[in-house]
Amino acid sequence: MKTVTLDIAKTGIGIPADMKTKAQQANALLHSGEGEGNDFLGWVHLPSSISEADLGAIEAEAAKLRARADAVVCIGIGGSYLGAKAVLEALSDPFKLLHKEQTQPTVLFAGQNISEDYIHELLDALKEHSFAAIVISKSGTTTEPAIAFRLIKAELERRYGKQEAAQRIVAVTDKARGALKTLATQEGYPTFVIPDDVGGRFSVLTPVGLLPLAVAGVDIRALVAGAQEMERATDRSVPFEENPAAVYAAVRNLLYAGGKKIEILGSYEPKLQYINEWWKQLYGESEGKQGKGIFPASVTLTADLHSMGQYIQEGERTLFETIISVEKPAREVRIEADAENLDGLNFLAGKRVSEVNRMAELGVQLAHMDGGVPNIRIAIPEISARVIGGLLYFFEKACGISGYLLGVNPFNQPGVEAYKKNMFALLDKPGYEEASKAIKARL
Ligand SMILES: O=P(O)(O)OC[C@H]1O[C@H](O)[C@H](O)[C@@H](O)[C@@H]1O
Repeated sequence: MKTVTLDIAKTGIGIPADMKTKAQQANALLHSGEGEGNDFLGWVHLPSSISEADLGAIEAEAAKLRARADAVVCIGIGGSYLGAKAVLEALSDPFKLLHKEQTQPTVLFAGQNISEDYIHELLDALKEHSFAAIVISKSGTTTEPAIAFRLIKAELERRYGKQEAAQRIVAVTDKARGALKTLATQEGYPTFVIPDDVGGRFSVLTPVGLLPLAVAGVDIRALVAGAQEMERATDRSVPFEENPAAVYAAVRNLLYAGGKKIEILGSYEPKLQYINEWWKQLYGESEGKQGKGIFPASVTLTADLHSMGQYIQEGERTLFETIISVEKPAREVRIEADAENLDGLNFLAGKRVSEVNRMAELGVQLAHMDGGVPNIRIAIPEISARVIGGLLYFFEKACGISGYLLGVNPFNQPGVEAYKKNMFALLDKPGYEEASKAIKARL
């Protein structure tokens, strides 16, 4: 069963031979390591290089946390947050917490904002549960997770004492650099390493994503297996037409060159909403530089048809749409007949809810196409760990190819430093004295 099937028929784009060649060359560059940003290509062969020992170590640590805690707080931001969050949402029952009996620990997130209310309410709720924490930061110096970790670490130490707290904290960070590594070594926290050559937004299949997911009870072996299949399916030896990552990268670059500056990723399954968020970081940080790049936006359907639908149908014609289309729902619900039929819905009686969802999807696709919004469909057979693993790697590979086609280094993010410098200057961080004076004068 293929995890991803790409359909570009509704884009109105034919891919010229020279674009096919360029996409193949871009893919080859990712494999040869001769392109820009080549010190960050560890993700290319990451799925196939995950060993039994790696998975075993992650599962063993996850089992320890699961035994100790019924809530586990994952602290991280950006690439150290979105992958785990995306997969967890995709594979979870959204109403899990309403069930009286909880069979898996609840995985929560912190450090992805600097909201005082958020952290207060989280710490408050944790008072009623035994808890543990996974602190994740590749650089080990990111402000948001560092603040959250300081507060959560203090709470754990108050609750359990320093020694037991050190058994309830796991660090995922660089092998040698950064404040988090120093802290983890000093406090004796179990630690997992984020490889040097895997950037944050490409790190979901390292312990960054796998450890929280294993804690939540996700089948990380199936996730990795799906990614391994996709690694093979998008290898540089695969002909262009058969490589969905190359085709997706090529078609979105052709659309961009034709004035479609905004790509809206959407799905008719609300569970995939955070896949959109993960994808936005992946593509936004990889391509948005040197005054170039498709702006990655997202919608959740059909909800957003009732808010953004008007704009997509008739607003500025700079959009194209990519829909992750799920072929088979995991559950079955049929619409019932109603004797009075006051709502006029008896024409749907006996149909599955998913049939209505499918017709909405097909109807919208044609309406948007007619309205000048080209449509790419990424069909996945179902929402399962294996399929999601394939989807993640598909997007990563396509992103690398796409960035090279666009002519940027897809593996850096120099632009994110600008706000940090201002923030530190405003907060009077030592070393920022001159900048502090200058920036305060501008307020
Ligand atoms: O994992 P960390 O080093 O804490 O980084 C977390 C995130 O923050 C940074 O500002 C980068 O823009 C992201 O690419 C990164 O994923």
